[in-house]
Amino acid sequence: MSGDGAEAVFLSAIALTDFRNYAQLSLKLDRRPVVLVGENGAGKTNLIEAVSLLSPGRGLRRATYEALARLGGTGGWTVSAVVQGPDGPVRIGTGLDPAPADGGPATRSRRIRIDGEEERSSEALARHLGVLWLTPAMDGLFTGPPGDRRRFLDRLVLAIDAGHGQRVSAYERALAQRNRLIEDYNADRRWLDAIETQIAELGTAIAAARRELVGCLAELAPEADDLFPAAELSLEGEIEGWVGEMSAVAAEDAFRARLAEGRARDRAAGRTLTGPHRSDLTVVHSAKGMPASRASTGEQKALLIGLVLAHARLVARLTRRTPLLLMDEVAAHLDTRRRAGLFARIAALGTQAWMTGTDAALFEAIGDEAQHFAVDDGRVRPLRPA
Ligand SMILES: Nc1ncnc2c1ncn2[C@@H]1O[C@H](COP(=O)(O)OP(=O)(O)OP(=O)(O)O)[C@@H](O)[C@H]1O
Repeated sequence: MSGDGAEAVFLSAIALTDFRNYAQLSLKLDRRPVVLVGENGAGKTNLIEAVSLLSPGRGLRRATYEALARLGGTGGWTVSAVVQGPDGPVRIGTGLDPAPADGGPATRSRRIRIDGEEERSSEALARHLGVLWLTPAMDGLFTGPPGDRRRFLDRLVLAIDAGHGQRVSAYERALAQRNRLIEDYNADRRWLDAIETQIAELGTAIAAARRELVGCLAELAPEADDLFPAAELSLEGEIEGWVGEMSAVAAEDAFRARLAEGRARDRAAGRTLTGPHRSDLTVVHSAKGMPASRASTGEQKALLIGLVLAHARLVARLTRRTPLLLMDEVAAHLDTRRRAGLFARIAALGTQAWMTGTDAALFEAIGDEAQHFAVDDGRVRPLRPA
């Protein structure tokens, strides 16, 4: 059990075929954090990307499923793992079938298997495993475009509400349909009304789920210190504001009315100007009362780590299971004190954190509290006895 009363969930085995630079990999693991050390291009990120695909969505690089297939392979790939948790061992897997010889359809969907049974949706994976991550690509989160922060936020929501991903995709599809319809002066008004009703329903649900997540994170007893300072989050968005002020039904009605009255304006703009697809997440360094976007590079990294650790605690508390935490090249950016602090936080969470780095010395301080592996050209071997 972790400090948050969650049961430990971890991978006891993982196997890959034809995934990125791995022709074949089969790895046995125990419950401890996993350290992957290797040179640039060895396959460290590829391996944690494989782990990230054991959750709903497109994984930590948001790659297309075709791009994951090993060059020179069959065009297909598989990732499977044994999850140990309160339900006992569960074998979960995902993959893409080999490309058909005739070229076949351009986009193929990935398969999901749980204990040998085919599942229709990747949401099923979330019943057994939660996977969170922090990658170098997220370094510019506070200064980058709002779209990146929305995606980050929606990923945080997805970890506690598996239906959120489908909701966001359906909303985006409906928006694209509305944008096409408002351009067409001959479009059927009833059809447009129906699409806007759908947008209002989905958009209000998205805004409410985001608001709830931000509220839950704020309620967590602060565990922040000078190593990983606390971040204050707030949502900037009309619909997110409404769901805080009125009932969901009233917010939905207000959103639908706003869409209907905004048709001419949106036609002129060529896009829908109201809705949670326009919201932003504001992050403030609590102790300094300073917007995260104005913090130093190191401060931003520490804030982001603090945020991801707080989220991991929240997921553990709400799902009663520890999520896996994938941290790509995190240790390299931290000074010795912060690195030790990170390892201590991971130990307190009781999570099987996967950490990568190019230098084994970065992981000296975690010692035998982790299992260490060397990654070299798509091969992985244990670095020290368990
Ligand atoms: N579909 C693919 N087929 C074969 N090789 C691939 C495929 N996709 C990526 N690679 C290769 O996999 C290698 C390892 O990439 P990865 O990102 O895992 O490296 P890394 O160990 O994390 O390195 P770094 O320390 O530089 O981040 C790269 O050389 C990349 O070109």
